[in-house]
Amino acid sequence: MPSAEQTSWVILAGGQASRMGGNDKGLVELTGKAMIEHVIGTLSPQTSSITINANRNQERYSQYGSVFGDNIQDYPGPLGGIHAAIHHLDDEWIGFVPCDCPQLPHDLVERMANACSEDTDIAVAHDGEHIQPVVTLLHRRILPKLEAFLANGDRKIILLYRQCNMITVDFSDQPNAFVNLNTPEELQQFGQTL
Ligand SMILES: Nc1nc2c(ncn2[C@@H]2O[C@H](COP(=O)(O)OP(=O)(O)OP(=O)(O)O)[C@@H](O)[C@H]2O)c(=O)[nH]1
Ligand SMILES: [Mg+2]
Repeated sequence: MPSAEQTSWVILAGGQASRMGGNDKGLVELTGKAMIEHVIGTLSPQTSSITINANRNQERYSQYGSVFGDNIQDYPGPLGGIHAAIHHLDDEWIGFVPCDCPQLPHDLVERMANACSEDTDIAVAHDGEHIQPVVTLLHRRILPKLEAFLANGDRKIILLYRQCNMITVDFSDQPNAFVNLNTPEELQQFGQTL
């Protein structure tokens, strides 16, 4: 099982946010706070090791923690952030959450870590209906497979996961924890429920 000392968590904020009109999703405001602050608020009581993956507005993100960008250009998708994280961090295990999920589980880190055994490559959250491929805890040993996958021009995260020893972690008791705000309308509607 991954220990806290061997694990870092990364907030993925490196996407293009085209559905949000190109506004950096981690920095758009939800109830007067940047969206990433909601994510940090949930994650920081659970782990002392949080870094931020962002490709734009790195200076603004740096007020929330240490920031690193992708090393593959042209926005290859979340795998670009995962790839950069494995290169940037030396932890054995690295967890990921997206910057646009403002009410993640308060027991995410513990439940993801408890689910992993020595031979797990990737643990992925499951909300009872769908897997949540960017809410994941993975072992850095996937790097060669990830690099071969990207070099082949593949981008679809779940296809890589299927090549690895993947487990799913059941969060069906908290299906709303994975609410994902991709558009200004979703942001506004969700804000009204808070
Ligand atoms: N580092 C990195 N992260 C990405 C990339 N594309 C998406 N992500 C992250 O992956 C998570 C899920 O991304 P989406 O919400 O599907 O995509 P997005 O690019 O942010 O937004 P859209 O352009 O509207 O699809 C978010 O946390 C994004 O920040 C990328 O090319 N590089
Ligand atoms: Mg999204």
